[in-house]
Amino acid sequence: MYKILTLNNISVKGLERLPREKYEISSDTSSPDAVMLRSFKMHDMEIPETVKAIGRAGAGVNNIPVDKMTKRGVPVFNAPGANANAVKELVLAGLLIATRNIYPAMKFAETLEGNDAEVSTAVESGKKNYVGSELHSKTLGVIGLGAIGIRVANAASALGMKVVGYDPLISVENAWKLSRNIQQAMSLDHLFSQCDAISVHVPLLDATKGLVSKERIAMMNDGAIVVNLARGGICDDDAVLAALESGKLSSYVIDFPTSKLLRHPNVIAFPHLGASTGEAEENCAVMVADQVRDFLEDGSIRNSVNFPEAVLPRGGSGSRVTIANANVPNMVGQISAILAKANLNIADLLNKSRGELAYTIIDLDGTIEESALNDLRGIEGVLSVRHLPLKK
Ligand SMILES: NC(=O)c1ccc[n+]([C@@H]2O[C@H](COP(=O)([O-])OP(=O)(O)OC[C@H]3O[C@@H](n4cnc5c(N)ncnc54)[C@H](O)[C@@H]3O)[C@@H](O)[C@H]2O)c1
Ligand SMILES: O=C(O)CC[C@@H](O)C(=O)O
Repeated sequence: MYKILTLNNISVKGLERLPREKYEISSDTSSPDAVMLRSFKMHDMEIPETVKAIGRAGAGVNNIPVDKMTKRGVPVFNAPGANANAVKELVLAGLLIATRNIYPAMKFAETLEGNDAEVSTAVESGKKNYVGSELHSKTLGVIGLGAIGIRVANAASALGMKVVGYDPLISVENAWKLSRNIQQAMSLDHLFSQCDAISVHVPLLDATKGLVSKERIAMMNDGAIVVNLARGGICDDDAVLAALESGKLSSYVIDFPTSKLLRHPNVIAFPHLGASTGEAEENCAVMVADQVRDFLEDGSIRNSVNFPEAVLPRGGSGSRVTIANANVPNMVGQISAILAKANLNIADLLNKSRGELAYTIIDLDGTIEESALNDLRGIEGVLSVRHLPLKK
């Protein structure tokens, strides 16, 4: 029986991928094999030594101590792209709410009283206060052209916006998906200096903290809009507030409000709602549950943020052993020597590396004894060793 600790609500459709006869799922288990979560902040949590995998039902992993888990040889999985459409739609909503003054106009409409004729008169005289502008022909800068950024860029282009994108690390796959109408910005300054609006879609990293700065906001067109549905901290909120006061910015659309942002008339704050659709919650939970299950049962690695991709169909007539270790010379040599000493034949072997970490899946003819597993654990640089008996 595998034990799964859930730290947030995970869509039932995802949990159904973990059959009850093999999986015990609980929000208070003490010695879990894996943890599944959404935005729960794990940094201050004591993570039990029994944890072999962490599954983030979403994209961002800044709430998880990924480096600490890497040092323990524990993979962290996420669900790339699974909530991207939901975020894209909320970005478009944010831009439209901002440009068409939808929120204050609705508040005004709520105040109207009287009979139909009186309401109609008030509507026609009041609407001049909420005249907006159109997105068509305006320039949007999209920073980060990953799963969400490319969808936002393509959708904004389809609405008739001019779109400029910036992502020095764009993947070849994502570059193929970008509409040919999207212009490439050569630098962030190049992007900011052309834009009526920008939308950020980068992870929160040291390199992206404060990326939307006072200096860059000053380069934008007057009355510009900043949209941040990525993470708090990517925009310098003080600089944004000062720019709202001066009129340099007309609106700030933010999914991560702080006390100083709340109730500012030009801040359009959502309560971290980007991925909150039934569809996105289900997509994320299903994707991550499948990945965690494949890892626990077969040692397969798909969509990990700290481990290399590693999928090996089951072979051999005995045990499967998986080993995470420092990516240094002669690891496979030392592992093979221990297996040979234990008189075990290697039927199949996959060895992959990613940065400073390497991961090996070995299928054996025969069953490995605990003493040989302990010898593997004793190799300098080995971070974790798992024994996955033959599947019934
Ligand atoms: N509000 C929400 O509910 C919500 C939902 C999903 C994701 N997010 C946030 O959005 C972020 C992006 O999500 P995604 O699914 O598009 O991720 P992704 O990994 O598909 O894309 C991120 C992109 O950012 C690029 N990038 C990284 N550093 C950069 C830099 N310094 N400058 C420019 N580009 C850079 C990468 O190359 C990549 O293409 C997540 O990390 C998460 O923080 C928020
Ligand atoms: O789980 C959520 O509701 C938010 C997820 C989102 O922030 C993400 O990074 O995918």
